[in-house]
Amino acid sequence: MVALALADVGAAYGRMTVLSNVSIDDLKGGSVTAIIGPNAAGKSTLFKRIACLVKGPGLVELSDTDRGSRTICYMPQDTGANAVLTVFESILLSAKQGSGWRVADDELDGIDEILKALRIENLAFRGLGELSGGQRQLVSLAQALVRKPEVLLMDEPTSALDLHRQVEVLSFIADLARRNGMIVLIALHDLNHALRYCENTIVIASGMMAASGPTSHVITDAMLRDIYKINARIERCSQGTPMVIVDGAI
Ligand SMILES: Nc1ncnc2c1ncn2[C@@H]1O[C@H](COP(=O)(O)OP(=O)(O)OP(=O)(O)O)[C@@H](O)[C@H]1O
Repeated sequence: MVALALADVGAAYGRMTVLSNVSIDDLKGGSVTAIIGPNAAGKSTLFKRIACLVKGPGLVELSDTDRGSRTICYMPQDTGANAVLTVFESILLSAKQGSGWRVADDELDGIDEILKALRIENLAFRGLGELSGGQRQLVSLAQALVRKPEVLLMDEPTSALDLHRQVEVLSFIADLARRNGMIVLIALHDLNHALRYCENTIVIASGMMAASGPTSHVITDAMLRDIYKINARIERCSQGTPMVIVDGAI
């Protein structure tokens, strides 16, 4: 099963260092980890560094992978819409990235399955340019999943989705990770989603790793005060799920 470890990873844009000394012990296939932290902390940059889209010091180590670095798929926060392509074509193009152009029947079936699983099969032949923000985000998720990555880096994948879709997509991804032995890292601003769907959480603040570990140990009143500058409590709801109750900004 694939495993991912980071050793003293950093990243820079030109001469400006925006991320330093991020170290993570083996993340194992089947695990879902939240990456949280304030705006501009370096969460997207960490993903780009893991996906080799920006340079920096340190080591990103993948072990027991079937496909080497090609197994890492980064789903960015902003997805540019190429208005010329239909939804189906864009997903097919993503599936064929880095491989030959011959399309097998089972690949077409795979696209159908993903469209159905995300309940967007009705969009298959719509142009990307005609979609709503939420629809575009679901298509971008389909483009990532069709590549069957062993490591999936998702940058705020539910930011444009309604509440029903957020819950549906995050449950689906968590389930898929477990079934397929995929490592999933999700950058999230909604900490209740981290508490509900992610067994581990990493906090990035001012370009450094401020905390990491089991989500319930990391998302605490003290962390919310120190990192997010809010007074808040973690309380269990009547069904036992921990939730962030915000009292106000400090
Ligand atoms: N292409 C770039 N060139 C120069 N600086 C950049 C670039 N992309 C990001 N930065 C800077 O790097 C820092 C970290 O940005 P990053 O996008 O990683 O933050 P983030 O934690 O994902 O933020 P958010 O929660 O707001 O999405 C910020 O100061 C940002 O301005």
